[in-house]
Formats: sequence, structure tokens, C-alpha cells
Amino acid sequence: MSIAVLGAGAFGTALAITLAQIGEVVLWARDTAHAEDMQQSRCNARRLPDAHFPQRLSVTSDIACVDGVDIVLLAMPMQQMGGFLASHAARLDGKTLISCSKGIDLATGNGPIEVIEAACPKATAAVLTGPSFAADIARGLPTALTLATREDASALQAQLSTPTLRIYRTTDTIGAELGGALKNVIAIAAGVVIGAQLGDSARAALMTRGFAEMGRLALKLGARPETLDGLSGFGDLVLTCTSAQSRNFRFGLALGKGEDFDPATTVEGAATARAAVQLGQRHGVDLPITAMVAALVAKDLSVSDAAAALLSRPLKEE
Ligand SMILES: NC(=O)C1=CN([C@@H]2O[C@H](COP(=O)(O)OP(=O)(O)OC[C@H]3O[C@@H](n4cnc5c(N)ncnc54)[C@H](O)[C@@H]3O)[C@@H](O)[C@H]2O)C=CC1
Ligand SMILES: O=C(CO)COP(=O)(O)O
Repeated sequence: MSIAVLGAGAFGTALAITLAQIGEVVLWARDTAHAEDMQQSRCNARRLPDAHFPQRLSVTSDIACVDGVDIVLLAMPMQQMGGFLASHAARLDGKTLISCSKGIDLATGNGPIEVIEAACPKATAAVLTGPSFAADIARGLPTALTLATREDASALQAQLSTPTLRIYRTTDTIGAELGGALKNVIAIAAGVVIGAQLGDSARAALMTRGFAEMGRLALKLGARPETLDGLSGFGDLVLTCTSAQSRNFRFGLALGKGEDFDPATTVEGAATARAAVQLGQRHGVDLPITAMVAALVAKDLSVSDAAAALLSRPLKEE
């Protein structure tokens, strides 16, 4: 089995490292100098400086690396995926394309599976999602993920599992996609709560109400409740809202403290909050926390006004 991982950021690199335990893996980076440096130094100094590349992992900036490879992992920010696939559709169509991105495409309101299928209609589209920090995967710490495909994907599940990466499968692509996308939005809100020193109790309340909000939108769009209760929903929500390893959480922390945040850092929840607000409006689903995050990101709302607005919502049954 051979695998190509497209996108040499933190997550693509971590997945390439762990998958190279079980087969040949090629990691593609768009920047030639970066690819050459990684191939020579056997590490990704920019994103995962402490993780050494195994022998079966090679690095290139030549997109022809996907020729002859059946399984391709897409590991780039969600808002970049549609454009990337459009540029390389002729090469990628017909392959198994697995999105590792968590988000909703702002231009279309679609999740990764629909974005893949729009660009590459003959591809088998899949999503790999769930609670997993790149650094943990690269260090070989135990991790469990969800693989979502429209048809049963037992064979793919087995092909991608490693001794430390345990893969569960589902055919609920909507639930898996939305769990992974929306938890980032709630993680920003959780960071704001902690950054603004509103306390751990307030964060627990926000996570609970945020989880209810994720479920409202996902179920309306056809997700199964058990998917939201699983790794890609509840699992990833807990991880991302409670760990400073999360960039979404740290971005919220900075917002809550009134500090700047490095604009070059990938913070998927920022664009996805806007996309989710639009989806909510289109489908008549009330998303107060998501709307608050979108307004905070756009600097249309202050943190104190956001807290006051949430606390003054009408009292209702849980
Ligand atoms: N870092 C993590 O722990 C995890 C990340 N993810 C998801 O993986 C996705 C990627 O995140 P990271 O790798 O962490 O981000 P990153 O910021 O470390 O890397 C993003 C990579 O995408 C590449 N890229 C950006 N635009 C591109 C384009 N137009 N064409 C080709 N390549 C492009 C960049 O060069 C960079 O190598 C996100 O959707 C994120 O939510 C999922 C689980 C864990
Ligand atoms: O999705 C992740 C962990 O499951 C990574 O979260 P961040 O993108 O917030 O760092």
C-alpha cells in the first residue's frame, strides 16, 4: 500500500509519520525549499521540530507524486481545499481522497466530502476526523479517529490503522464533518471565557450549551445523534475546549484577553463560525454561541457585550 499526504503542515506531517510505520508514504509540500529541507533534515522544523521522519517517508514538492498512489490524504486548511482540488482535479479524480480538514467551506456552505465530490466526481471521498493533536500522533501516543465515508469503508479503515492510531468508521458523513467543524467554533468561545477570566464553571456551561447547538444544526442537516456523541463531536469538543495545544482555543484566549494573535496560524473555527451562521439562517436553526463567535472574530462585538447577551437570553427548559 502506498499513501500520499498533500499538505505538510502540522497534521499532514504527523499523519505521514505514523502511516509510514505501515507502508510507503510520500508527503507533498507546495514550497520546494521546504520540501527539500524536510527530505534532507528528516524533520519538519517549521511545524513539528521534535518528530523524526521514518525511513519509509519521503518528501517532495512535485504533485506527480500522486500518480500510481491510490490513497491520498488532503491536509490543508478547509478554505484552501476547493481551490487546491480544482487546480489538481485531473490528477486526483478517481482516487480515494481523504480530507483531514475540519471546517465548512465558506464559499459554498459545504463540508469536505461535498467539496471533494464537486471537484473530483469519480473520487471516493472520505473524512478523517476526531480528537487528535498533531504532536501527539507524531509522538506515537494513542489516538482514536473517525473515518467517515458514504459507503462502508472497512477495508480503508484497516489500511489506515496503525499500532497507535485506532480508526473507527461511520457512514454518517454529515455528523462526522459537522462535529469536527463546529467544535472549533465552540473552542474559540471556550478560550474567550477563560481569557476573559469568567471561570471554569462558565466554560463547562458554554461547552454543554455549545454541544447542544452543534447537535441542533447537525441533526437538522441529517446527522445521526450517536455520531455527535462520538469521537468527532463530543470527543473533539472536549479536547479542543480544554487544551492550550488547540489553536482555536488559544485564539479565543487571546480574544478574551484583548491580545493580538498571529494571523498566520491556522484557526479553522474563525471562517467556519461565519459559514455555520449562514447555514443556521438557511435552515432556521438558532445558533447563539456560533453567532457570538462570528461577531467577536469580525470585531462587531466586545467580549463583555457577548457575555451579557448570552446571560440575558430568555430562561428556558434544558
Ligand atoms: N494540527 C492538528 O493538531 C490538527 C489539524 N487538523 C486539521 O488539519 C487541517 C490542516 O491543519 P494543520 O496541518 O494543523 O495546519 P498548518 O497551518 O500546520 O498547515 C497547513 C498546511 O497547508 C498548506 N497549505 C495552505 N494552503 C494551501 C494550498 N492552497 N495548497 C496547498 N497547500 C496549502 C500550508 O503550506 C501548510 O503546510 C485543518 O483543517 C485542521 O483543522 C485536524 C486534526 C488535528
Ligand atoms: O482538531 C484538533 C484536535 O482534534 C486541533 O485543534 P486546533 O486546530 O484548534 O489546534
